[in-house]
Amino acid sequence: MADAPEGEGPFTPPYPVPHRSKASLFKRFLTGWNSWIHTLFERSYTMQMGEIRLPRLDFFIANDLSVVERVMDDREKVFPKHRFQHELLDPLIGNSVFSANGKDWEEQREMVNPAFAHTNLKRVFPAMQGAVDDLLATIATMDRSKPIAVDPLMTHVAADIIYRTIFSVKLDQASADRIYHAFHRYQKNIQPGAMLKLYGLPLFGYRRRAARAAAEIHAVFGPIVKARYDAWHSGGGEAGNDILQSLLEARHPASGEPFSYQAIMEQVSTIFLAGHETAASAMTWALYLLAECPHWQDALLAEIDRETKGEPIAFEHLRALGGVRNLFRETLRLYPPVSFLVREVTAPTTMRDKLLHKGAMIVISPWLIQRNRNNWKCPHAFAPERFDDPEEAEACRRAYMPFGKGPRICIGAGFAQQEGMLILASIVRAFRLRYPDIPRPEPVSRLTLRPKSAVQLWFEDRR
Ligand code: HEM
Repeated sequence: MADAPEGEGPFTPPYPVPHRSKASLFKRFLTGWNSWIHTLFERSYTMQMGEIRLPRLDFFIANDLSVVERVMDDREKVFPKHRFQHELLDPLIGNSVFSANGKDWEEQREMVNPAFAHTNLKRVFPAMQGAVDDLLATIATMDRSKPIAVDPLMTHVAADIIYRTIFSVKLDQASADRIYHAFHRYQKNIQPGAMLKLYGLPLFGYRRRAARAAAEIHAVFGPIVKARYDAWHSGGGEAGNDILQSLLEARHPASGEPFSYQAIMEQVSTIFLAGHETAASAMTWALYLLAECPHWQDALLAEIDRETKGEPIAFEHLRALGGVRNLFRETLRLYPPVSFLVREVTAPTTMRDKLLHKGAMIVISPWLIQRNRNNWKCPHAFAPERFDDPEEAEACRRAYMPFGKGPRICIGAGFAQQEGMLILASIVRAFRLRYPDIPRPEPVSRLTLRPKSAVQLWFEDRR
């Protein structure tokens, strides 16, 4: 769709240069402290199945696509989500649909499903549009004589969209800032806390600090949930038309009981966090990639003008914006916000030539699989057009999993793609983006994959 400038190959955006050989346990511990993708070595990307023995845990990384499919499709439920992931997320989301397993998960999923029917894409489009219009207005009034930090803007708009969809209210700036900073503190503390736990070491207060940050996030929307919960259960509440209303009305499939206040808070926290932190990460990276590739901005602008004929971007236009969709997909391939998925072995099993004992951890990493040269052509290059290339169709089908795979695939994938496309198309139409003359952003992987420090971009008016 967009040709690179003459004499230049496709752009290769930043990623941590892998170590030549496997580092010592001590070195891995130090580098993994803040970002696990920094512990990778060259062979990590192409090996079929890796094995790391930690003092307290056998740890396997599966890259072989047939093993990946076996683990992720898991119809027999022998590879549930690992308790380590539960540890990472527990203070934030408790035992919700994201972290529960087995029958408990099935029942929760049944109760939460109607809430996701509210994310019926056409119905939520106006809420998304309202939040995006506010975003454009905010950027237009910012001091643009210097580059603008993109991450907080994307966090705000993604959080605002999910807020409007869950609660039918707009997210104010003070609450957005509180969430952004608290979530940053949460990630900073929970990652080392989890590493220490993995190595069987004392926790040095990391977990306590993470729990405090989680409590701060809950305090932002706790009062809204409490008021609606009390009103609904005392018979005085008016039925809303949002996700919270579906959760209030949900009934347990066996007992017929409604969710308790605590359980609703856990589901709301899950939907809110799963639904905005990931999307914000994706949009931040997408804008960075665009800023480095002006020819892509030109190509997308031509596509948007052709399809919308200058009208506001509508739900009906999105289907025809193939270039914008490919940009979104390629961003998620290069920078999958959820860079690893963790499963637990519940019965001894053999995979390839390895015997996995009960309790072992299996990691499936979209980051590794989507950057494996045996799956993709020029895997580290930014090439959105690959999604239209018949030679890469097999990779797109089998080696592309930013939303996971199998029964536990992301429930919000369509929602995320719609908001991502709307935001990106709206920004490309309004502004020309440029990357300043500063070092490139460095990806770090904590709970989500984020730039180490906020991405700064020039936003120049198009008109
Ligand atoms: C770019 C944005 C997003 C990405 C990359 C993403 C990624 C993922 C991934 C990888 C999983 C599966 C985790 C695993 O198998 O261990 C997942 C699950 C989930 N996601 Fe998303 N997600 C995104 C947006 C959203 C949105 C917008 C929502 C809600 C509106 C959402 C809600 C959920 C929920 C509730 C689950 C748990 C599903 C279950 O286990 O039954 N996500 N997501």
